[in-house]
Amino acid sequence: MVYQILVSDPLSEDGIQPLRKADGVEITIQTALTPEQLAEKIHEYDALLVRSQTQVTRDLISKATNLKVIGRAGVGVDNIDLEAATEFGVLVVNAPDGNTNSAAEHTMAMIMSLARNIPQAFHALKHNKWDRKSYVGVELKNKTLGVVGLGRIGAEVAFRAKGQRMNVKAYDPFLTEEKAKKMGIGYGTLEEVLQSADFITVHTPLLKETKHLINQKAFEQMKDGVQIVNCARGGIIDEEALYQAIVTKKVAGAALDVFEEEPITDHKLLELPEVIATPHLGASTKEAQENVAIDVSKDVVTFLTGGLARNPVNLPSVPKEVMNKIEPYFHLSEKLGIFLTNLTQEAMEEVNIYYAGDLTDVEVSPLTRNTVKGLLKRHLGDHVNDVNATYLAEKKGITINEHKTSSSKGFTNLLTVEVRTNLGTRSVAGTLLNGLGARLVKVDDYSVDVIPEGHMVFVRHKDQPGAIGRVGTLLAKELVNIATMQVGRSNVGGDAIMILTVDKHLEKEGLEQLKQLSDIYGVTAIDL
Ligand SMILES: NC(=O)c1ccc[n+]([C@@H]2O[C@H](COP(=O)([O-])OP(=O)(O)OC[C@H]3O[C@@H](n4cnc5c(N)ncnc54)[C@H](O)[C@@H]3O)[C@@H](O)[C@H]2O)c1
Ligand SMILES: O=C(O)[C@H](O)COP(=O)(O)O
Repeated sequence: MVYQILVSDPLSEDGIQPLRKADGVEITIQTALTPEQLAEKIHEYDALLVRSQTQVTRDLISKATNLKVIGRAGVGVDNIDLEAATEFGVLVVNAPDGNTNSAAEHTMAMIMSLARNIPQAFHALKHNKWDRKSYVGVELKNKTLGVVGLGRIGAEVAFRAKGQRMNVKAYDPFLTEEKAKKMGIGYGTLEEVLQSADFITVHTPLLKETKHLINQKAFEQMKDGVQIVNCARGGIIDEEALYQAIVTKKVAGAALDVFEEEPITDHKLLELPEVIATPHLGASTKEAQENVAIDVSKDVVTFLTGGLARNPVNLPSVPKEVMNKIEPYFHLSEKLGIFLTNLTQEAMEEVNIYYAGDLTDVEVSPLTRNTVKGLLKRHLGDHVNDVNATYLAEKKGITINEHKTSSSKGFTNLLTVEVRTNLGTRSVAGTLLNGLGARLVKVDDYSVDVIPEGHMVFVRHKDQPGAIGRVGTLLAKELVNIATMQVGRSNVGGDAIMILTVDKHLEKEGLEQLKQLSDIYGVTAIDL
């Protein structure tokens, strides 16, 4: 299998070497496609690599019938419809660390340029004007820098601003007073930061909650003559409110690397002498571009070849040590899901997954997703994967509950999956036996010992002499060879089950004949 990868934005050639060197992948670089051209050819690709230009819309994703992963060589994923990607089972990975340094340096360059009017003075000089009076600046020393969003870049900017002897005061919903103290910076609410800063720099992602975070009301709270920097995302600052704040002299200057609409060349903010700007250059350094392209290329290849991506955006990331512990259970968890879905004829309302023994002290959400994938696959096919399994279940109104329990019934580890429908509850449990692999150990209330593999026939019957023989004879007549058989009963003469593993899939006709045998209540063919 050769995976086809399309690179639709300019990526560092050195950075995509992991892709070039990987076996089984073929890269196409086409960075000048129109949205229509991209939509036309996207079905040919297994992976798409982008920066911030390519708009990965729901419409595009819906046409990407072979797409498995979208790699964003950078941080911001606001150009990718994450909900659509999740719904269509497409993993999104990004490169969150590779451009932090460059973005922080660019922010500092903007702050310094603002303080000393460097772009304006340079522009005048280029136009033959030796003007020293108009460009008197301010020092950064002892000024307060308000940092809104103290993540990777915000924290690097804070660190550098301290080097300029600025006082830093930050607001971030995850920032505590203690953490701020450790970093040697001040801590405040958004309002307090806005009220006390001489320079304000924003470093949040663009989200519903951060759209126009810096709006007219926010400008009103600021000091007169404040200077504003946005090297994060256009839209965090309300551009119209910023324009008004500058023309009314509330804001003395603004440095913008990003805009609500990009690319943009004729914007009324750009006409103001107080505004300096760059065309989204925060991450545009040789180093950052190489870093992000390497990170995202590695993740895309790892994921395509069955590994676990380091920087998933629409899946929680799982630390390697945790993954090492839970990886052996993946096979079992999916098989339990597939087995149980075959026993469940009615619509699932609730799924309870119980983890016991060794599984109680590790993060198990990847196993939960894998089990749910197994449960949904029978009706939704291969379209279900680890990315969209729980999303699709929720969309179908199925509640998924994860439980850790001390009741491991004597097994060192036990995974029990229970499905509730309007007719009652069905359940199946499995364990991983040291050196022997996975086993089904319980189906409903019956204890069994079955390898969850291959073709199976599950029979519910009355515990009567001859019932087992009649099933065996009929299967022999259908030329279906029985490999193993497990029986269980509630009490003598009561309800009983048989789980047969057989050498080939039992066809519908044979299944119907089995159902007609006396003392048989139900028969299900299960292919694991
Ligand atoms: N100009 C560029 O070329 C360039 C380069 C890299 C990153 N970026 C952008 O910079 C931004 C920050 O990137 P990062 O890597 O530091 O991200 P990050 O996720 O490390 O940090 C973002 C921080 O914002 C905080 N936050 C979220 N909502 C907030 C709110 N309402 N108020 C205050 N803080 C809030 C989060 O808690 C988090 O700590 C992103 O928008 C990213 O896309 C731009
Ligand atoms: O979010 C980011 O990583 C930056 O905005 C960089 O965007 P770019 O890859 O288009 O330069």
